Amino acid sequence: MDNDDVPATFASPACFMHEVDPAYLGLPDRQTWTDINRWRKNERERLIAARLAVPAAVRASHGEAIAAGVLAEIGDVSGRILSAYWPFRGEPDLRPLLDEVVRRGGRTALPVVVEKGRPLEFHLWQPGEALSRGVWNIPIPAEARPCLPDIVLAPVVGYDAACYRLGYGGGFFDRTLAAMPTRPRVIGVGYSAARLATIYPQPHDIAMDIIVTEVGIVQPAVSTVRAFT
Ligand SMILES: Nc1nc2c(c(=O)[nH]1)N(C=O)[C@@H](CNc1ccc(C(=O)N[C@@H](CCC(=O)O)C(=O)O)cc1)CN2
Ligand SMILES: Nc1ncnc2c1ncn2[C@@H]1O[C@H](COP(=O)(O)OP(=O)(O)OP(=O)(O)O)[C@@H](O)[C@H]1O
Repeated sequence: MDNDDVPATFASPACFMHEVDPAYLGLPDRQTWTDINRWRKNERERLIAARLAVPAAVRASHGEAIAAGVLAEIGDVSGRILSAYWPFRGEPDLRPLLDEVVRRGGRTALPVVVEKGRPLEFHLWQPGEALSRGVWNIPIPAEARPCLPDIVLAPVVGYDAACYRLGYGGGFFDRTLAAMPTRPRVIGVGYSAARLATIYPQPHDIAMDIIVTEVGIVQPAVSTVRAFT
């Protein structure tokens, strides 16, 4: 059938939300976002300083507990790819976990900053293989073998009960998860002291599936359905 002479219609009505006072929608306005970004910057600095002030031996034992928690969560990793990270600024050191994943028949990868403002890439790497220096001098695999991990460990600077993550402010993980063809399982990892009441999630923020700390697992609250009366 030829529909050329049928007047064009939109699939859905045009959205006028941008004309509505943000306060009416319960959304923060521009000034509030500016305040939130300033607050986030302060919180990042406070939380990084606080974890660096914790004795290295305590951080190391927390790292072991977090690694054990992650291993229990991921279950059978054989044939799967787990992306971890090269720790800096007091992040939990989960490098021994990579050995264990390889021992169990899994493959491991590290995140690579290709360019600021662009999604990360994940390159296969396992302990013992050569590294080189990437952007901000972060160690990255010397040989570039890009992959799509099944599980991504995302180190948190801060986190909240809804499993939103505060990182270093580059927006890398959010951009990367938004761009991936299939969403991996995303596990935030950090110290329990990094908990915040809320990170004031912005529209681009993507919640982690769970957060593993040295004291246990944080899961977004399970929603309950109230029966009709
Ligand atoms: N260990 C580890 N590796 C990782 C991450 C991570 O969170 N931890 N990333 C997770 O994303 C990516 C790197 N993300 C980073 C984001 C910002 C800065 C940083 O130093 N930013 C500057 C400000 C830069 C700017 O404003 O342009 C700073 O904080 O001084 C460093 C790493 C990939 N590798
Ligand atoms: N999907 C996206 N598309 C475009 N810009 C994005 C996206 N995600 C985040 N950004 C931008 O990145 C900036 C930093 O975001 P945010 O404060 O959430 O970083 P972060 O999660 O703490 O950082 P990181 O993941 O690098 O550790 C923000 O200005 C945001 O607008």
